[in-house]
Amino acid sequence: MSTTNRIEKAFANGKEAGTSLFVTYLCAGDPNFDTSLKACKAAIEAGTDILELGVPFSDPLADGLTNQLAAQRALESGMTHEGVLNLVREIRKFSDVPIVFYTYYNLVFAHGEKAYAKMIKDAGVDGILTLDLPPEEAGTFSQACAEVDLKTVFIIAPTTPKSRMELISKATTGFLYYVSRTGVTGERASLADDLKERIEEIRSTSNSPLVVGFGISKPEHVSAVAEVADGVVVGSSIVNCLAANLDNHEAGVTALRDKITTLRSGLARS
Ligand SMILES: O=P(O)(O)OC[C@@H](O)[C@@H](O)c1c[nH]c2ccccc12
Repeated sequence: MSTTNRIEKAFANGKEAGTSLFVTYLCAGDPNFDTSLKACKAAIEAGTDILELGVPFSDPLADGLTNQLAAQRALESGMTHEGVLNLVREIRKFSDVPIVFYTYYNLVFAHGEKAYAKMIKDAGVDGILTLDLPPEEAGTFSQACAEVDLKTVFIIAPTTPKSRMELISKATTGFLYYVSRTGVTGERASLADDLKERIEEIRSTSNSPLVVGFGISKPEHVSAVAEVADGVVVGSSIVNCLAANLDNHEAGVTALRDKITTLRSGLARS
């Protein structure tokens, strides 16, 4: 395919500028379609380099309370898979930000792998993390993604042995997502002590861009992660801005914008 995938371009730009990318996670449709669209717009305006959009799902994996409640709000407001695609189509009217779907294999399976990959790519999605699809089982779906230039993202956990890292990195065409802590998503007071060592280990097995997430909730965390990774993912700390303002959605979007601006300041080189 002749056009460069937006994800590839973003990491190339980051590399050239010598900076890590700021990756924002939001649950699509939280707390409802209109506010979610405004939240995405604010996130992009505040400097989001890659937007991770969670497809709300009734039985999430690895999500802490903040993300679980966000998915629940989205589903209760009537968000559907078609609604998530419409959200992407709306974002594409004003932005070229790379978008990565966080989704589950039964949604893929229900549509058929090829049809699903094409459908989301056509809507404007650039990459996909299928949370419950292990790389060992991903062969045919990865092929379907490659055919439409939809990048694949896979997760490496603190418990992943080195032998498995190679397999995971082979299956990855977009970027690797290193989960910096065991347990579930959510704000934390501090980062894992062994982050640097683990990143070095991953780098020794893979050339894929590497982002780090889980528990990052302060500009100091962003700075520390940006030293060693190509991208810094923040979810719960941003999602919580919407959750804390459910009686005033506009205030929630403003809080979210301010939060990203503050966290992103951690990327500045000293
Ligand atoms: O919320 P945190 O701790 O800032 O972490 C990012 C995370 O929310 C996001 O990347 C994510 C949402 N759902 C997931 C499921 C698995 C892995 C990662 C995720």
